[in-house]
Amino acid sequence: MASVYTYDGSKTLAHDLAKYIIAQQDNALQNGKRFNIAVSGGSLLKALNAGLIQDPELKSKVEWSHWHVYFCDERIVALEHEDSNYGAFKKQVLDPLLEEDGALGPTCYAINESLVGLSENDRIAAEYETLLPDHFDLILLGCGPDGHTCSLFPGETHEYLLEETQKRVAWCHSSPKPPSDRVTFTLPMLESAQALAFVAEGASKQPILERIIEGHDTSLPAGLVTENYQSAVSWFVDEAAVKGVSVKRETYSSH
Ligand SMILES: O=C1O[C@H](COP(=O)(O)O)[C@@H](O)[C@H](O)[C@H]1O
Repeated sequence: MASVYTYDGSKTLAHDLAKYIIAQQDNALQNGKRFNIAVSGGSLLKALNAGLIQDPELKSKVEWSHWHVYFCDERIVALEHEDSNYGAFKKQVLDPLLEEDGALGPTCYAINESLVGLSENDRIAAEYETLLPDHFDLILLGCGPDGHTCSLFPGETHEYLLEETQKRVAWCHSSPKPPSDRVTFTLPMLESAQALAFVAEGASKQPILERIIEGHDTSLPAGLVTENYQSAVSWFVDEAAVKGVSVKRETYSSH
């Protein structure tokens, strides 16, 4: 069963999320020299900034120079574009790290920007796949109010993404949330992860979390991932996102 950790506010959530990430990092570095992590875009990145960059107790425990950072999904736009997930990660994590004295940053793997705008979207996905490790130590996920995760969207139009069994990265076209063209991890990539953690905050996520956490709704991509990978999955949510949802209230620290 997936674990659901619930918090009163963003700060405590970000703190425990960072503790959880550092535990996965330490675990990976006990067995090797690198920590393979994939991150999503969206609201997750603020929590990473608060927990890994700003938190005075935890920031020194992050071994950035051993981190290899990949993107669970990416919008097919220039990396400097305001919609780029890499760009958003740079703003919330890489740029603030540059301000730290002597800090060595992570190694990041972005899409091949030179192919953006050339109708080479399948190639962008295929090239990105060649960069990926065999497995991830941790994949950090978001969940849209429609139940999408990565750029795996619910509904018939995007079923081809959930049905993909060979490609680990695929081109998502006609995304219902702009921009329209994206690349995304598929289920074969997600299933290789040692651990997967979702972050969802705010009342706008409540109806979908009710369907996922209480209703075990596998028609929603985030629900499917939760049900498929069970004990490898953790959810970090705030009270507003699970108001009225029948779920045992626990925190990661108390686990
Ligand atoms: O479009 C996207 O949305 C999801 C969810 O974002 P959120 O802001 O609602 O948390 C995100 O996980 C994904 O990476 C992004 O491309």
